[in-house]
Amino acid sequence: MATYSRLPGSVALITLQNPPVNALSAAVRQGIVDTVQRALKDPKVTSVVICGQNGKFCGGADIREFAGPMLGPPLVPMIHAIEAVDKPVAAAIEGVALGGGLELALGCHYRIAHSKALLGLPEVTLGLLPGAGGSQRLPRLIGLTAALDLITTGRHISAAEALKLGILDQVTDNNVVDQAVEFVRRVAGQPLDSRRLSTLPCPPDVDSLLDKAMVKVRQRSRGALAPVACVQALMAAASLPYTQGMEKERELLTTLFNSGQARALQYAFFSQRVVGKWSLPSGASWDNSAARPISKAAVIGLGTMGRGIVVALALTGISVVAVETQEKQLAEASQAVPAMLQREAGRRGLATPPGVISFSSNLQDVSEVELVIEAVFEDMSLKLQVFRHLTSVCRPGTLLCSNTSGLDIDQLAAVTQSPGLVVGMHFFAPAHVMKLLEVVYGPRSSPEAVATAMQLGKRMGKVSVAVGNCPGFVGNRMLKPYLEQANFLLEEGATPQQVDEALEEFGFPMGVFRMSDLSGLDVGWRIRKEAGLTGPGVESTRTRQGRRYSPLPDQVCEAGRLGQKTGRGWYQYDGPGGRVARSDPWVHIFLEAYRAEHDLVARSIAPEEILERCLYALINEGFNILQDAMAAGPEDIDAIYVFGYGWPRHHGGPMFHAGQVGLGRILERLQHHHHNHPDVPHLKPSTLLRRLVAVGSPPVQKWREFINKERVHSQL
Ligand SMILES: C[C@H](O)[C@H](C)C(=O)SCCNC(=O)CCNC(=O)[C@H](O)C(C)(C)COP(=O)([O-])OP(=O)([O-])OC[C@H]1O[C@@H](n2cnc3c(N)ncnc32)[C@H](O)[C@@H]1OP(=O)([O-])[O-]
Repeated sequence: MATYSRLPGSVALITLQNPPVNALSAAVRQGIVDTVQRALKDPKVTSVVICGQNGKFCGGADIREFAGPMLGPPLVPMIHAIEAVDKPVAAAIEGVALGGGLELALGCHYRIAHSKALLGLPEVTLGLLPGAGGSQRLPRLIGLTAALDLITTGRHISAAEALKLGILDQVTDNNVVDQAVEFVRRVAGQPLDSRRLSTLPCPPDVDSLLDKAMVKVRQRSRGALAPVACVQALMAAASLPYTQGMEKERELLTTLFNSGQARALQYAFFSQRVVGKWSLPSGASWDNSAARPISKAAVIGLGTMGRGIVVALALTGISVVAVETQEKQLAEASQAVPAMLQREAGRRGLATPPGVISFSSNLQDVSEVELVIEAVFEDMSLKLQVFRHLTSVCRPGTLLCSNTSGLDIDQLAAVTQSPGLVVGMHFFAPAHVMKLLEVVYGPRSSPEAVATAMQLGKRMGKVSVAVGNCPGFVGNRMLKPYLEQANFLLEEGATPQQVDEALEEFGFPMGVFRMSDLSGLDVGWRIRKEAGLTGPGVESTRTRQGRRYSPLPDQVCEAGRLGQKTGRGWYQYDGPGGRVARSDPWVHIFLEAYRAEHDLVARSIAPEEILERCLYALINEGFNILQDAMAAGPEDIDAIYVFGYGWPRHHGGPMFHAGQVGLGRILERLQHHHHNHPDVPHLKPSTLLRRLVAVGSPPVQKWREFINKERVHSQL
C-alpha cells in the first residue's frame, strides 16, 4: 500500500509500504493511484514527494506477482498520471530504486537520492526489459549510449554515478525526504514541461550505435532473448515518437514475459535466495542455528585456491593468517596476494582493507584464530596430516574447514578432537571471484559449524549452498556423468568440436572439452588414478569396476597433452598457456586409431543426442542427489550449476530445465539411452524421477515438499 500525509508548507508525502523492498504490488499500485489523486485534488498541496518505507525507495515490480494474472492498476498509466501532475513531484530515493522503482522515479519531475542509494534497470537479469517506460524515458534523459549500457547490462549504479549521468537532480548525505521536501518547495510554481521526460525528443542514433550494439549483444547473449529485446526497445526510442515507442516496449515485454527464459531467470532469482534458507536432514536450519562471529581466520596452503580464499576473506575485513610451509611458494604468495587484494578491492569499488593479512610458514601461528580453511594439495593423506596437526595447535572451539573439491569430510573430522566443528568450504577458481561456495556438512557437523560457514560465505558475497558429504558433493558428482557421456560420444563418432558446439549453442560459455583443457586434463586424470580406474597395473579395457569406461582422456594425458598448460589437449593452442582453441589433426587421427583398436564404427551424432546424453545424465544424477538428501531441494542444485558450473542462467539450472523439457520426456529419453547403453549405470533413471512422473510431474517449486513427504513415507 501507499500512505498519504500532508507536511507543513503544502507538501504531500506519499510513502510506499510493502516490506522488505516496497515492490510495486497490486496494493502498492492502487495506493499510489489513490494518493496521487488525493494530492492532485487537495488545493492546499502545491508539491508532492514520493518515498519508501524502511530506508528503501522501491525494488521494482513485485516479481512474486509475475506467476499469476496481473491484478490492480497497470504501471504505465499510473506513471503517466504522475508525470502529468501539474504540481512538482519529486522522488526521494533511499536504499534502492530498481526496475519499476526507477521507472516510477523517471515519471516524477525531480529525483533526489541519498549518497548510499543504488539505482538501475536490472530487468534484463530477469529475462525482461524495462516495461514501464524506462526504455523510452531513460534515453531521453541521459542519451542512448548511457541508457544502452544500463539497460542491456542491468547493472546497479551508485548515486554518484547516477548524478553524473543526469538521472538525479541532487544527492545528499542527510535525510533524503527532508531534502526532497525542501527541494520541491523551492521549485513549486516553476514550469514542468521540460521535466516530463516522455515529451522530450530522444537523441537520434547518429552513429548507428544501436546496430553495432545489436551485433555485440547477439554474440554475448548466447541465445538469451532479453538483451536483444532491450536493444530493439532502444531502437524504437531512437526512431519513433514516444507513444509508438511505448507500444513497441509493451509488445517486446509481452513476448519476453511469456518466454520460458523469463520464467527460468525469475526462478534463478528466487533460487539464489532460497538456498540462504538452508536446512539439514537433522532438522537444523538457518532460523534455528546460531552462527559464530568470525574476526580472525587462517588459510593453510597458498597455491592458486589458497591465495584466492585469503583475498576473499580479507575483503570482508577479517584478519587472515596465511600459512605455507614451502618457502618458495610462501615468498611468491606474499608478493601476489596483496596485489590481488588491491585489484579485487578496486574492481568492487572498495578501499583496500588495511593490514589484515600476515604470512607465515609456521602452523603454530594459527593458534589464536576462530576458523581455519585448509587448501593444500588435493591428496587425502596430506589433508589428514594437516587436520591432525591443526587439532593439536588450534584452541578448543576453532572451526576447521577444508576446501577439498570432493574428498570425505567425515574422514577428516574423524582425526580431530571436535568432529562437530569440521565442515567443507568448497570454493571455485578463482576463489575471490567465483560466486559459488559449497558448504559441506558431514553426519557429525554441528548446526553451529554449518551456520557459521554459511554466514561467512554470505559475508564474502558468495552464493553459499549447504550440501551433504558424498563423493564429489553436488557439483562434481553431477559433472562426472556429464564428462563420461562426452567421452563416450567421442568413441561413437563425435569430435570435441561437435560436442562443444552443441553445448555452447545451448548457452554454456564453454563446451566440456574446451573447459577441460582450461582446468587441466591432469586434474581428472589424478582423481581417476586415485579411484583405481587407471594407472600402472590397470588393464586398458573399456569396462572397469563393472561398468563402461572410456580410457580416451587417460591416453590423451599419457601423450603429454594436459590442456592449455601444455599448449595441447583436446585442442591445440599457441604454446603452453595459450587461450585460443584450434582443432588439432592429431586428435582426429588419435580418435580414428582408438576406434579401430576397439572395433568401434564411427557414426554421425546429432546435436540433440549430444545434449540429451550429456545434460540428461547430469540431471539424472541431480535426482539421485535429491533422493539421497545430499541437497535439500532443486533450487540448491540449480544455484550450484548457475553460479559454479556456467549453466546458462536463462535455462534456470539443470533441475528447472528438466521441468521445462518435461519429466516424462526426460524419463523416456534416459530409458532410450540406457537401453542402448546398459553398461552405463548413470543413464538408469533415478527412482525419484520415476516417482515424480508417476504423480503427474509437479512443477519444480513443488519438488521439495514432495521429496520431504516421500521421505516421511520412506518411499525414497
Ligand atoms: C515493469 C518493470 O520494468 C519490471 C518488470 C520490473 O520492475 S522487474 C523487477 C526489477 N527489480 C529487480 O530486479 C530487483 C530485484 N531485487 C534485488 O535485486 C534485491 O532484492 C535488492 C532489492 C537489491 C535487495 O537485496 P538484499 O540482498 O538486500 O535482499 P534480498 O534477499 O535480495 O531481498 C529481500 C527479500 O525481498 C524479496 N524481493 C526483492 N526484490 C523483489 C521484487 N522486485 N519483487 C518481489 N520480491 C522481491 C526477495 O525475494 C527477498 O525475499 P525473501 O527471500 O526474504 O523471502
